[in-house]
Amino acid sequence: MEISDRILTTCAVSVSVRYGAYGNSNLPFGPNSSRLFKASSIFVQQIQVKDDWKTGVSVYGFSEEPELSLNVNCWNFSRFLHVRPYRRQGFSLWLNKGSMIQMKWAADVSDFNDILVVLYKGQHNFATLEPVTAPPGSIFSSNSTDGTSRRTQVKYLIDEGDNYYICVINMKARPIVMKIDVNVSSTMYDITKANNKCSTVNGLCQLNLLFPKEQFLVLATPNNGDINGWYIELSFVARVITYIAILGLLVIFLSLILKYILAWETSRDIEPIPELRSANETDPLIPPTAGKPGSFIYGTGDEDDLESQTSNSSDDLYDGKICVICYDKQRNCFFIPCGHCAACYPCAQRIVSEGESRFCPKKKTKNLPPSPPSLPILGHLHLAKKPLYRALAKISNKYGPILYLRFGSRPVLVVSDPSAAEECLNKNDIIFANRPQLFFALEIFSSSRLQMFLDVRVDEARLMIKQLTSGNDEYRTVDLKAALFGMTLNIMMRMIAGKRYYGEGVKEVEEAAYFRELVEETFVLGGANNVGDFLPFLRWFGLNETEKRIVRLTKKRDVFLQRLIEERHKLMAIGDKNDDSSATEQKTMIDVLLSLQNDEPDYYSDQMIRGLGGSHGSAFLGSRSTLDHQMNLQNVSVQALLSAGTDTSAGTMEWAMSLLLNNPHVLKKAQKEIDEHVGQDRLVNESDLSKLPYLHAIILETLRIYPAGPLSVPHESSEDTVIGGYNVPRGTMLLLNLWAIQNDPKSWDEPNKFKPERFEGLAEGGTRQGFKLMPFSSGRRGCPGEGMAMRVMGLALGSLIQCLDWERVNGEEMVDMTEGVGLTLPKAQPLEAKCKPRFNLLNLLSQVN
Ligand code: HEM
Repeated sequence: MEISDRILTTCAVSVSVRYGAYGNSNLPFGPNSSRLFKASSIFVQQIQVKDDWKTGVSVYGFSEEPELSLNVNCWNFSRFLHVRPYRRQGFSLWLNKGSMIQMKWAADVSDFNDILVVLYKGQHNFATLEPVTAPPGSIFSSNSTDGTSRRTQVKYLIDEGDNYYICVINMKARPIVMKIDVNVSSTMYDITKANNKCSTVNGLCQLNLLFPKEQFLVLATPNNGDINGWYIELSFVARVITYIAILGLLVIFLSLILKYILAWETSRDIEPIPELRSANETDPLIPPTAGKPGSFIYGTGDEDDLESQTSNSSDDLYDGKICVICYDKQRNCFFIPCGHCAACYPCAQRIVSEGESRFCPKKKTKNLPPSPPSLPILGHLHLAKKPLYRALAKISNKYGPILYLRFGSRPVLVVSDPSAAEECLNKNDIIFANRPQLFFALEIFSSSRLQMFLDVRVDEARLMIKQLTSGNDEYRTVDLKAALFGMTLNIMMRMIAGKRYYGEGVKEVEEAAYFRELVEETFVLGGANNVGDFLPFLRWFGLNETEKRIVRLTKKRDVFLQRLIEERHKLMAIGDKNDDSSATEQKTMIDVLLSLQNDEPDYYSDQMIRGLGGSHGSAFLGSRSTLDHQMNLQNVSVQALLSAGTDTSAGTMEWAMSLLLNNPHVLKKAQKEIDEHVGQDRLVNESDLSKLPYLHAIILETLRIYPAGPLSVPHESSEDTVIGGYNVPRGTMLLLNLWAIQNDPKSWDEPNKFKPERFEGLAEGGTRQGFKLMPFSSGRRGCPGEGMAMRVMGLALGSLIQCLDWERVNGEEMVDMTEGVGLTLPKAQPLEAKCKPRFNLLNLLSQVN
């Protein structure tokens, strides 16, 4: 092996050991040595030579390989070697090809029996030394017959540049003293063409390699006559940027491979070919005989199971050999007499000993809904691309509207079909209502409470209009998203805690700023998906950065909400003491929760009112970023109300205004409707909404195309059930793909077109069209905020349409309708628009306070 190659090999290994360095090696030299190294300047940035004895080693850099010069340096040395019995002693030299070594030795011994003088080629490690065999005479021994010392002399021409080791081996039982004279004519590399040079006269020298050319280095030692002190430390400093680039390329390469594999996986047909299907461990040990379902059917409850041996694609899910009950451990228990291997030991034991069902659970995995091929551990997580509702709709198009997936260890049923949705939300409503009932939802969302907060909604809608119409009567650009979001948050916070934090007239300025900061941070974190939700084992490696930020944010939020609760506590106490009904006159939602706390302090603790500590910590205020967080809505809390109530309504209004700006004829028609039914002498009110069917249709059409809960909120089945003829095991998460149902060309004519007219005939005020349109979902888990959301949106949109004329910011250019990331279907680009007060309403608007 070439020396240079060897160095590079060493370097490549040691780079992983020490960051920044390309490798170290202690190299044997001799005086007057000249040694060549090859180093790629793409990988090596600098070479460092450390010479503690400051012998003045020179390092030369070349862009082309230097030649061995014909000039030779002649030098010699003599040594007395004292060699103990059965030991060896010697020294190393580096010699280039063409060098000549001449040795003489003499020993004061009576005979040379058992004394060897050896020249080895290679490293100075005796065990691996390779004696120089040619030419003969490389191993030299001398016998003495006359009892006097004898002299011996040899010459050796070096035919390959390498490290050479000269040593005396004493096999005698006593020590010997031997004198060795060595004469070396060493060939040296031609350094006249060197590009740069450095020297170790100060102990350390560094030579930068010129990128990308310089690749050859020569280390030359002076002749100081010392053959022992030539150990020099070499370090190669890596060019970090190269490694980063290689790493980047590697990542791209691997992701391309992964993408290719995934694309191939999804494009594969899911139906297994029965003839080729090899037996797996879930097959019965005793196969059924022809025409007979099987002879041993008693006790298993598996009669029908044995009958249906047709494999369902969902069985693929379990080819990972995971227990069909916990979806976690390996299956390793056989059920007798059917012989199925379907469960792990703890689950099998529970079934049998605790009498859970006593039947083989293999039955559960039969006749599951179709499912695309899955990956080990990940299940179908790799298919969960953003936006999730579109990705799931695409899979449903291929595999059917009732899908069975596995997100990590969690089984998921995805329904994208009105009749299957009806089965889930109607027939199986109780089974899929596996989130605690909102006991006080009736109280909080009751129509009397909604009526009580009417003035809050009217007030905030007016304040938004005032803010947008301030200034002169020319068109000006406004941040509509911010205006709508501020208004909705103000309504929610006034209802929840009696506070407003956005727009003009904010009282507690610092508190409001803090609240807005929390909301903004929530938005930043809101878009982040958290894989840890589905692959809990990842948490063994600790929380990731997003999770840590979420935990910090959750703590801040808890402190903030706790302060609000305590404030209301105090106010209520004062009210009680003074028997002053005005202090509790307009009860906020926190007040309602606190009065429930009086009756049931253990259940309605402060912690539960705040948001149960937000231990899932996925999101906060106005953002439902992960499915788990959506499940967290079960925590009936201030946090849940804010989450569910703000960006849903604000986002829908932002989409509605975007659609109106892109469809000015619809805007005009809506304006006309309001002018006709409300007039221009007063502002639109909530009680007018029932007379404005076209405005209502606009809101419905917006909710159809852009439902704020496109996948509803996950439900979970509390029992095994059947949907669309397929078995659905207990503990399956249900995702209703409302977006897919509401945008399905099979149910909707031109589903991508904004046509409010399609709802003009819908029964007054309704928000449902069977199970084809249900933006607020349905059944006992349906959105309890529907009534409030429809009022807020009707009033705010009605006011915006009545009071202002609207135009797109860039004239002819359409408003960008790209969907952003996040499970509440946000708009990717915040909506900006141009508006001015309507001429006929100027007088009226000047009176808005
Ligand atoms: C455009 C506005 C809104 C839309 C489209 C919407 C949609 C939804 C949907 C689809 C669900 C899931 C239902 C299910 O799981 O089957 C839901 C749940 C919920 N929504 Fe809304 N929502 C809106 C506004 C609101 C508002 C304003 C509030 C409160 C003030 C609210 C409070 C809730 C709550 C608390 C839940 C959870 C219900 C439960 O777990 O039983 N929503 N919403």
